[in-house]
Amino acid sequence: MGDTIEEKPVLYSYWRSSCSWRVRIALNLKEIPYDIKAVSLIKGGGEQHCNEYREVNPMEQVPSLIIDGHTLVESLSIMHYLEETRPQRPLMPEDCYKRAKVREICEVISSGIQPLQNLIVLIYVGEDKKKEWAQHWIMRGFRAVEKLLSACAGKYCVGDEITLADCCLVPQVFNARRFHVDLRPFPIILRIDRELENHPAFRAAHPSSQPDCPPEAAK
Ligand SMILES: O=C(O)/C=C\C(=O)CC(=O)CC(=O)O
Repeated sequence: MGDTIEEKPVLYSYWRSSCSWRVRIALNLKEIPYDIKAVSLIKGGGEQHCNEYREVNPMEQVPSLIIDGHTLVESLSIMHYLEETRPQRPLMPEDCYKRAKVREICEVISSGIQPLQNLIVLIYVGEDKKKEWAQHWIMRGFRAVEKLLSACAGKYCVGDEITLADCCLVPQVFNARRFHVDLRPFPIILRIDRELENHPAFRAAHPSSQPDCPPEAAK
């Protein structure tokens, strides 16, 4: 990038945040080196709410990515920026229909499932109801994802290449397990998750591989 000194990107991330995890997968797949600044979503009511971090991300959420002298927020927007500026190892298909299918799956997960089982929502719903609530919304969304995948999945979510849809799916499956969702009605989702669980880029992005993963949760 011209004569400017390229700084290593910095990802504000939390080990168990599914949205941070999506971006970690994309960075790893594209082999972009990056540093992690851990933001604890639980310590002292959440470091994401402190004044300093609010300057980085006005939604007081992770992830945020400092890259190319810019501060970017929102995982999908970040992943598309990476795709557009770092074309190596494409994470979007060339075919327009397939691109639409990738965006569809990303959107169902990132708008239709994850925000409904996000930490701030579960705190609002309350301890007694939170498990049932999260299960309900994840199952509702996964019924749609499974149906969409039945039309477009190959080895992965859309065809036989890994795309941004896979970056969104795997962390959401982890959350489904965390809330004890019965995944048996979703055989395509389960197959793709199994296909990717040992992929090096996905393994390195896994919560248990993160510097801020508590020792008791590390594998
Ligand atoms: O350790 C915790 O319990 C706190 C936060 C999370 O898991 C992250 C989320 O808010 C859920 C998500 O990423 O979808």
